[in-house]
Amino acid sequence: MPGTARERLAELLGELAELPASSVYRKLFMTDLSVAVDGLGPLQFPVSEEQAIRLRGLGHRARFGRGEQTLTDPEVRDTWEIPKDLVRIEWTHAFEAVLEVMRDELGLPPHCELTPDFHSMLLYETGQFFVTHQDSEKDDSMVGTLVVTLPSAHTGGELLIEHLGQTAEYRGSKVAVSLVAFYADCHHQVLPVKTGNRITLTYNLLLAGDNGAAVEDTLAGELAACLDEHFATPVTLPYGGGRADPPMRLAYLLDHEYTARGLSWNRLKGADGDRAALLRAAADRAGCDVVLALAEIQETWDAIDSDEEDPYDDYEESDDADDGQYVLQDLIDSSITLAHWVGPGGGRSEEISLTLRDAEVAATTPSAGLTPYASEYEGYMGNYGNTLDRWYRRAALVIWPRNQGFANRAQASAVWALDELGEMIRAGDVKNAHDAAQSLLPFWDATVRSGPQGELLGRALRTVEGLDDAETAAMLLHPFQLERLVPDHASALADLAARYGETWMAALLRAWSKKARTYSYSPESLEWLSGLPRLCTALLATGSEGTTTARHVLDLSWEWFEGEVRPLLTGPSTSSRDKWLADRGQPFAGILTAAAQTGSAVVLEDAAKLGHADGDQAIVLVMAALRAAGAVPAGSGYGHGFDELAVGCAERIRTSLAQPRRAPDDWSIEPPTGCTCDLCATLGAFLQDPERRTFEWPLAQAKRAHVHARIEGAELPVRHETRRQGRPFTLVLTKTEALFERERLARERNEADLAWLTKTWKIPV
Ligand SMILES: O=C(O)CCC(=O)C(=O)O
Ligand SMILES: [Fe+2]
Repeated sequence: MPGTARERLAELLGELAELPASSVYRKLFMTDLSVAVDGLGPLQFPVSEEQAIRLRGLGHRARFGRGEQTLTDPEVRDTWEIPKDLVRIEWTHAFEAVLEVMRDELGLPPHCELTPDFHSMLLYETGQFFVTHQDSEKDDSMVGTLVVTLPSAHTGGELLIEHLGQTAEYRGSKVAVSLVAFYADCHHQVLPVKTGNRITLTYNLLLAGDNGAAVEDTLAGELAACLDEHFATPVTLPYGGGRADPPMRLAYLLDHEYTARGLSWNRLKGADGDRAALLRAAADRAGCDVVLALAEIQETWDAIDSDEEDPYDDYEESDDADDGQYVLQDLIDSSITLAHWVGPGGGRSEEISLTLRDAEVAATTPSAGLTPYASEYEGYMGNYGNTLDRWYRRAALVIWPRNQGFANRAQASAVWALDELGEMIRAGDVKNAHDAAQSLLPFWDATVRSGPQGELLGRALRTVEGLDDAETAAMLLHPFQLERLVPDHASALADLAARYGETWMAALLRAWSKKARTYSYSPESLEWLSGLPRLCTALLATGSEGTTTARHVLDLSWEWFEGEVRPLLTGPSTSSRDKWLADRGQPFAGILTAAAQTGSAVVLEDAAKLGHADGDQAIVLVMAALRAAGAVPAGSGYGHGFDELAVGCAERIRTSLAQPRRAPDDWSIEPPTGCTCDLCATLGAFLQDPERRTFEWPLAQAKRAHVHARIEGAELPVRHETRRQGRPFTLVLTKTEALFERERLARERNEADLAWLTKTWKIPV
C-alpha cells in the first residue's frame, strides 16, 4: 500500500464492506395503510382528483425553514400542507418490518431502532414542487426523514436525493404506498408535478440505542499500526522547510454532515458508524484517545463555468446559483477548523476552535466529492482565474496519544486549559500544573488570540497566581494586551504584583503595551483609554501594590498615546487630521484624570507640554479633551492637569487671534511639508507667492499625479485640473476663495473656544 500512514488508514477504512446507501426505497400494499382526515373522512386509494381537491381545501401554503426563520416563498416551496392534527394514520405491522429493513440498508446496526415521528401531510398539485434543501433536525435524535407517497395517479413530482456526489431519483406509484428514507444531511428536492396530484406523509426518523458496530479484529490491528506510525513520523514541512516534530493529532473526516446538536457517538449516519467503531478500537490499542468533532471546511478551487458561452465576457461575481454547473480544475487553497467536539464518553458538545494542518488530516472521501452547504463563484478578476469557494461541514474523529491529551485539548480551548490548570492547583498538584502549563508554550499565543480574550484574561490572572513560578506565570499571561484590563481584574492584578514582585509586574505590563502598540488604535482601545480612571480607582482601592501597578499602567498608556499623537501635531491642518485628533480628546481626558488620581506627576507635566505645543492641531486636541471633561466644572476632582491645559490653550488661542488678518490681496499659502522633490519646490514657490493666483504647468502624467496627490492630501485651497491639449498636457492650478473663508472660520472657532474656556475654566480674561 502506498503513501503515508494517514493515507493508508483512510484507504483501509474505505475498503470496509460495501458502502451503505444514504437513501433507500420500499413499497407497501395499499392495504397496509389507512389515512383519515377530519372533515373529509377516510381517503380512498388511489386518491381521486375529487378527494384531492377537497383535501386542498383544508390545507394552507407550506412554510420552510431557513436559518432561524420560517418563511413562505412559492419560488422555493410550492405545496399545500394539511394541518397535522386533522390527520389520522394507521399502519399494519408491515410498516415496522419495512423500517427494520431500511435501518439495515442505511448501514445502522440491528440493535438500534428507527422510530418514525409523523411530521406533515403534503399535497402537490400539478405544477407544485420544493427546490433543493436539507431538512432541519427538529430533535436531537433525528437522523433522517421518511417520505411516504400515497397511491395516486400523477406524473412528475420525482423526489431527488443527493449524497456523495450521486443523485437518486424516486417516483410514487398509483397502486402502492412508496416509502423513501434518507439521512437528514442529504440535499433533496421535489420536481414539479406534471399531471395529477402527489400526496405525501413526512416523518422524522429518530434513532435510539447504541449504534456502535462489532469490530473486525485484524482490521483494527492494521489501523492501530497506522496510528503508531503516524504519531512516530516527523512531519515533512512544505517548500523544503525540513522536518518538524511528529503530528500532535490525526483527524479522520467522516462522510456525513451533522449539526452541533445532533453530534453524538450513538447517531452516526451510514458508514460513519462502522468507521468510528473501528477507529475507536484501533485508537485504544495504540494508546490513543478519540473525540468526535465537527469540522468546518473551506476549499477554493480554480473552476470553469460550464454554462458560460463567451469565456471573455464574464464579469459576474458571487454567483451561487447552481454549484453543479462548474467544473473543478485545481485546488488552490483549503482550510479545516474544528468548531465543536464531544468526548469519548459522549455528553453535550463543547465549543472549541482548532485549525488543522494538512499533515493532521485523513479522509476516505475528499470534500470535493460531497455536497457543499454553501458555494460562491467569482468570475475572472484579472490576477486570478475563475474561482469557486465551497464550504462543507463534516464530522471528524480526532485521535491523539493519551499522554498528549492535555496539550491537544488546551490548544482547542484556552478556557478549558486554564480551568484544568486551576483544578490541578486547587487539588494541590502544582508540579503537574507547572509541567502542563509548560507544554502549552508552542501554541499558547495563537490559542489565546483566537479565543474570547476578555473572558480568558480574568481566568488567567487567577490561575497563574497559584503556579508559584514567575516564569511560567509570565508565559501564560504573555499573549494578552494592555487594553484587555478592566476594573474587575484589579484585585487579581494586585495579588500578582504582591506574589511575583513589582519588577515582574512592570515587565509584564510593558510586554502587553508593546502588543497594544503593534495594532494601531482601534475604537475599542480609545474607549479603553477613556475608561482608565475607573481601572485606576479599582487598582488604588487594593492598596500599595495596586497603586504601583496603576502608575505603571498609566505611564505605559501615556507613552502609547503620546507616541501616536505627537507626530500629528506638526504640519498643516487638514479636516481628517482634525477629526482624528478630536476623537482623541476623551481618551486624553481619561489619561489626565487617571494621572491626577494616581499622582503621576511626570504624566501631568508632559501633558501640559503637549498643550503648549505649537500649531492649531494642539488646540484641537486640547479643546476636545477639555470639552470631554467640561461637563464637570474646574476644581471639582479633575485636578490641576486640566486647569493647566486650559490656561496654556487659552494662551495659544490668544496668540493665534493676535496675528494680523490676511490682507484681501494676499494669496500666499503655506506649502505642505514632507516632500523635498523638485516638483514640490516649484509648487511651493507658487503657493507662497502672495500675488500669483494661477499657474499653467506643462507636465507629464506621472508628475501631474504627484502634484494632484500633494494638493489633495494637504486639502489645499487650490483647484487642480488637467488641460488635455498639446504634449505634455498642462496642469492648471488656481488658488480659490476658500483660502479666505477657512481663515475666517478658524478665527470664529478660536473666538468661540476662548469664550468657552474663560467661562467654563475661569480663566482670567
Ligand atoms: O414531499 C416530499 O417528497 C418531501 C418534502 C420535503 O422535502 C420536506 O417536507 O422537507
Ligand atoms: Fe425536505
